[in-house]
Amino acid sequence: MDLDDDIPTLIEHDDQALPIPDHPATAHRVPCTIISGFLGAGKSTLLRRILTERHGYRIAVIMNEFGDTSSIEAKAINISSADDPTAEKSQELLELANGCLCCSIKDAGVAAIEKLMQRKGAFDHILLETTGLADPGPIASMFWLNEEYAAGLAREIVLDGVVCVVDAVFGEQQMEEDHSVDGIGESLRQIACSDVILLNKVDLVSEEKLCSVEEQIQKVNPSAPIHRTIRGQIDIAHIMNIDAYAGGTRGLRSAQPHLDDGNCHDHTGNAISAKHYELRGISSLQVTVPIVTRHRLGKLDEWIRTVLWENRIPDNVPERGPSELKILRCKGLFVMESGEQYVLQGVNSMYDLSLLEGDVAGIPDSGKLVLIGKGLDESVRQSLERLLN
Ligand SMILES: Nc1nc2c(ncn2[C@@H]2O[C@H](COP(=O)(O)OP(=O)(O)OP(=O)(O)O)[C@@H](O)[C@H]2O)c(=O)[nH]1
Repeated sequence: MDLDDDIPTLIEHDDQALPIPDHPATAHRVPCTIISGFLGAGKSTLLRRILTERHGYRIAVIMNEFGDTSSIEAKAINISSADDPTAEKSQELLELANGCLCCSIKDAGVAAIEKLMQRKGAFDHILLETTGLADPGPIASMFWLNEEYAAGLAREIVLDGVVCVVDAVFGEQQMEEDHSVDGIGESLRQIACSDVILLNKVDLVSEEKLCSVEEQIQKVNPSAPIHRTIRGQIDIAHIMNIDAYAGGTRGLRSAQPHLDDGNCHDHTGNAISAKHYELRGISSLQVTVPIVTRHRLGKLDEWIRTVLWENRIPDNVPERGPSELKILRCKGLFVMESGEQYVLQGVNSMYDLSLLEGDVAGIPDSGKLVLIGKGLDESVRQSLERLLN
């Protein structure tokens, strides 16, 4: 499924009225975390840990295949039924001692998850493993604000976030190699689209190597926290209920390269208003956004729409090629004169700009915009500066 060429139909915008959040049904929906990562990075190892640990959550783990399940204490459940005799072929299900369910799905996934929920009732959380070569962007879009699913699955499931497992041994090489689609390699797409990065297999490499991989990851995605792991050992609070899409601001308030336990923080300490990183054509642009008026926010919204939907900056820059710009992920936090804060979340061409509600701890004195994608050159930064200053 490739949404790139679809005409986005997400949000109806009106220049006078800013989009107001409207997610009344989200409260009871089951959060879904997408686990991506290149071949062999350690996705299944992470999920197997979650299936065997005592954490008190009833999690449905959806894997591409079970692989070796001998270490998992589980009982197999036959989920075929008279009305759907093919279900047995497309799914296998294991019920684990800790209350989790492990489901192997061989088809596209969504219909199977729906059936799983019908048969087994609701879960506290769903973890969905993608194949090593998958681009999580379209999968995330599917679970997020896609109207196609609004009448069905989207009423029951809400996208919580995208976690990428990166191989500490081969991750750097995988990022450098380019098996590209649209000029963007899979490994870089996965990192670009992630809300949290697990740098796995850190037991196998030197501190120097770890710093080098982390630096590469940050060039592509400076806003996702990086956690170093061995065999997927991570406090699940770092990967579940991160609320990355539903107006959450984690990672935005400090949209700086962020490492939880590494020693290689790459901070200059300077108050830089715009930062630009690049790796194999994928880059990120991080811009400090001053306090905005309602009018300016409307303009910013218009700018984002043009960039995401038309793959161009609104300004007339003749030297730019028509198809150079492509945004994979965007996040933003915009602070209004009134103190209201708006959160921007976007994946591929879909985006949502919504008022931050609930308990807001303090009002920052500026906002931020992070864009990750292709073609984010100087002209994009200048265009934003013209808009914001
Ligand atoms: N030394 C070490 N080995 C690891 C670690 N994590 C995973 N492995 C091993 O790496 C191999 C690949 O791990 P998997 O969990 O199968 O990786 P995957 O991402 O699910 O792989 P695919 O499904 O092929 O994409 C297995 O042999 C794991 O035992 C780690 O932190 N350290």
